[in-house]
Amino acid sequence: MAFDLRFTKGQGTGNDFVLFSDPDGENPLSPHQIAAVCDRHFGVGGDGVIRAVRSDCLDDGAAALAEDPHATWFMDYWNADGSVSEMCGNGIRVFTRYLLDQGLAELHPGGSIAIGTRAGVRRVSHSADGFQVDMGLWRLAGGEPLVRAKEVPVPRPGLGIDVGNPHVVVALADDDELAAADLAYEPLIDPVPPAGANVEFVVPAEPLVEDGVGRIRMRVHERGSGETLSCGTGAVAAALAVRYWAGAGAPNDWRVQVPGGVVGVRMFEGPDGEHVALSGPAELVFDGVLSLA
Ligand SMILES: N[C@@H](CCC[C@H](N)C(=O)O)C(=O)O
Repeated sequence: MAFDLRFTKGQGTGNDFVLFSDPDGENPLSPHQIAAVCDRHFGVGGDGVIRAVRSDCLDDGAAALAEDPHATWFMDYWNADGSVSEMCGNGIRVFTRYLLDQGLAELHPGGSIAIGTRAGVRRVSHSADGFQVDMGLWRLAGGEPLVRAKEVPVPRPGLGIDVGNPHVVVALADDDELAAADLAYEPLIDPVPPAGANVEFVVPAEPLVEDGVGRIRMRVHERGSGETLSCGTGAVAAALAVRYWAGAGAPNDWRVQVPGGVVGVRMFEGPDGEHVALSGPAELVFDGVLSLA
């Protein structure tokens, strides 16, 4: 039976999402429906779908509430192919703007909001410069898998980084190599990570550091969505990888240029170890109704 899906289209540096609200968690979409919504020819089109659900209506949400009772909303994130992901760095900024715009939530005193995700609770704040997300702790995923990408001459070693979701970051020689990589094809990772990975290809700017800020360019092939114009968690992983490769003295502030714009990444000491923050724009583009089978 067909039903009407009321949605809002949003984007952050060109990473685009279809958002809808299901406060009581009664109307989840199937993976097939999500793929249909994200289809750019037959659906709305998007890199992912984000469902706004009250945390107390989901098992994953209960874990978020146990971590922080203020995390009353849960970001239920799905990739364009209908697979689930733990976290989305651009999506959570757009999700926050959506909650505020719909009057579903308000910023807490101090100007921030706690959001439940499958990777744990993330705190988002808003200022004149856009939205900032404390992405929490990060870790090296271990190993240096080899990555083969179409039109990149030889396999390159990657660095596995987990920022709540899995990433493999690969350094390329220069902008020509970055432009030539054909990311319409999924890069092959050897050994294959157990849950797959988003793959970021990075090139340092010349000079790498300007006014204390590290600068890199990046393209990404997202797990479950293909090449996208931006990936927030990917930008965080890329900045962490380049800082790791650069060694002692490398900065903690980074500017990551992606095909869809620029995001900022900052590493800082938190109460439980080093955290990393992501900043960037978040826009709502249009509202609509889609009839779904
Ligand atoms: N575009 C997102 C990441 C979305 C999830 C990713 N494709 C995955 O499967 O982990 C971002 O901005 O972080």
